[in-house]
Amino acid sequence: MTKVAVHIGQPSLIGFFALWHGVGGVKFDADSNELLTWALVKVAQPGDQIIALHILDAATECPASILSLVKTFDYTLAVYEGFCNLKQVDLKLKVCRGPSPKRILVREAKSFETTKLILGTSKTHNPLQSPASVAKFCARKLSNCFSVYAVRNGKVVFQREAIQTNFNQFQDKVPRDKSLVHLVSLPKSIRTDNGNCSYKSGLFSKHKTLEKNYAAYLSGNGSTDNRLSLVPIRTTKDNAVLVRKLPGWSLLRWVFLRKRYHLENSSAKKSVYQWVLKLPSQQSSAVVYPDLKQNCYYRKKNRSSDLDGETSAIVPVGCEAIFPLSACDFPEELQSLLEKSSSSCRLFSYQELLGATSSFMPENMVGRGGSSHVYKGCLPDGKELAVKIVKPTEHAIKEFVQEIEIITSLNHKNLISLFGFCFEQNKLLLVYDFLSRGSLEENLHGNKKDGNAFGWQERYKVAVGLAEALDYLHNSCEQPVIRRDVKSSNVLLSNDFEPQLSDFGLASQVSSSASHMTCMDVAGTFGYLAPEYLMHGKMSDKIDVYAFGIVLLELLTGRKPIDNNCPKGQESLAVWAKPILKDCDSSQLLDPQLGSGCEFHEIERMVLAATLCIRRAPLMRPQISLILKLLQGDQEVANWAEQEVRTSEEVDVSDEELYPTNIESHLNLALLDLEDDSVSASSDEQSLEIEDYLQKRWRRSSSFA
Ligand SMILES: Nc1ncnc2c1ncn2[C@@H]1O[C@H](COP(=O)(O)OP(=O)(O)OP(=O)(O)O)[C@@H](O)[C@H]1O
Repeated sequence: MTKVAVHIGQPSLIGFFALWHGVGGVKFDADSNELLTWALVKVAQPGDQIIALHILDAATECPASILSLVKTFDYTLAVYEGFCNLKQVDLKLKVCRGPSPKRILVREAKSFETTKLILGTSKTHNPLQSPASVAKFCARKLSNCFSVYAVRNGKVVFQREAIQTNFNQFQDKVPRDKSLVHLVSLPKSIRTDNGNCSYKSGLFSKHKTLEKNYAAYLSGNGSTDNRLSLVPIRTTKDNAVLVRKLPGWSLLRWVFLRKRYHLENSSAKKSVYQWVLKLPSQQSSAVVYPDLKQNCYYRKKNRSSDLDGETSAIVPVGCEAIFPLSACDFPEELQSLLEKSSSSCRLFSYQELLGATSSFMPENMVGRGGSSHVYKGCLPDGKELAVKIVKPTEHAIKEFVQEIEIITSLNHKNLISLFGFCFEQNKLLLVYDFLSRGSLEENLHGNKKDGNAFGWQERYKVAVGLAEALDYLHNSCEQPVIRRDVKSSNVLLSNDFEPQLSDFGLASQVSSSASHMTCMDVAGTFGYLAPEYLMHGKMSDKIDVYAFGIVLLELLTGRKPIDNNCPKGQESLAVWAKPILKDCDSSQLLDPQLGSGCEFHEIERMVLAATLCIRRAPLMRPQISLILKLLQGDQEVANWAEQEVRTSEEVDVSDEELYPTNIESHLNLALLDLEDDSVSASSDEQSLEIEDYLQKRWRRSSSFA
């Protein structure tokens, strides 16, 4: 399988080069996200390969930055993965270091035989270098086969179009598996002059086990320059690190396992290309689970089991080999949390959870998320549990503590409650009540799909319950919480379809005075991400409202937020549904699985709610409290909502005329938002007035008390 695109007349490779001098780590700030989104939406064509290059500042680089890089890339790739699949572009992120970013750009462009270069500069990291001046330099140094653009704030500020194409030349030279040219060469600090690797003490000093593994790796096989190549098709003289669109975990895993691969599979002579194709998918990359203790023990005796000789698939290797959590004392925060909530939340020992889950027997696994595996368990008294094993990552402990902190401070019937947790070295586990019907996603789109059991009444109950949970989080709990990752897989269903919002790993507690903030790490799930959050990292409670709107659409239509099996142009649920919502034609919208028993007024209200929630401009989206009232059948709010949808119709129509939607992606909504501040602003004001008016009415009217 090769991903090299052959599109006559179209670019096969696009180099997207943002100059970010990473200071104290690699960060994809709002500028970088904006530039990458711009390149993907405006320039990339199906089949293109995009290489996003980050230039690291060697002076400020530290081991932590290399490690945080993997995580940052994971986040970024996860956010863009859906869009890239949809648009059939292959996105790769690459990091280089060196004294002259301009020269690196030229060299990289030549080495990848890029046809288009898009340059931008992160204002945060590199305020001095203007993208236009760098682009001019590159244009001078590169032949006229290359198009060069400089982009600032979503606008092209320099443009040099290619005069002749290097397509043929490209086609001749590029190996068939060109798209898998991924280089992970060693950083300068660990190379000797002859290009071989040398271990420089202290490089990984904060990560002792990592250090040990690394040293072990170096001491073994490896006189080649590309020892750390993820796919060593090409050897470079540079000091580049490229992280491919693979599960981020695989990178570290690969880095540390490759030696063994060579030693133990050298006779197999499998190409690494083949090997990579056999890597487990992100979903199946069980890397670091403490539940595989027995396997670890077995592997100590027989190391070759780290890589399955037959399939070349990587089998789990035990947590310490991948990302060790440093041995640390029981965090004070957890201790005080336990004391505060001892009646509802208890500390489990790992042994106890091993017993409850039959040693995390594979048959007991009920689901997996991006950073966890979940097992069903049962205590001796018969209580059923869901035990979530959290992957140990660099920030795992912090996030683990934060999740416990947030979840134990909340109390609502539609929020999952934490039954307990386990914190032992390298083992982070969360213990919840077991919800027998699994997630809403499974009930709508997965193996628990059953049109008869999960009918209209049940779906409406889920919508109202979820709105109640969000209303509580935004407006009623002591410190407001932005949930950030509202999606159907995070909604669990009890036996009688009472929804419970789960997984507070990304939740953020916000001060009630801060109406919105900007965050650097855009995290969440593609298909549910509000445009302003995806594009600018603008975070407010309205991003939850947007995601809730997508869940409402899922409930109404039975469709997934992004479905690559849908006809072209209809893959994005939001983009597909918008014109139908505008026509108020619910018959086109409704899930065919929904038989009779649909209550017309409820459908109408849910359609209105979804229409308002997925509005592009955040301030045009009502507060969740208003949506809740609408779903609960408040006639006054329903009248307002109808009027609101009708009156804003024209704004939407003119927007679509201005910006054609043929890209048919969620991301183009983001761009509309970016380019259309004037429309948004005036609409925002209008919406504020209405909300203000209604708030006042509620205060006046006893029926709203
Ligand atoms: N308390 C529970 N009871 C029953 N099943 C559960 C429970 N918690 C989680 N699950 C199952 O495990 C799956 C994974 O849950 P988890 O919260 O870890 O991940 P996610 O939300 O799907 O993904 P991510 O963490 O990437 O957002 C859920 O979709 C659900 O099927």
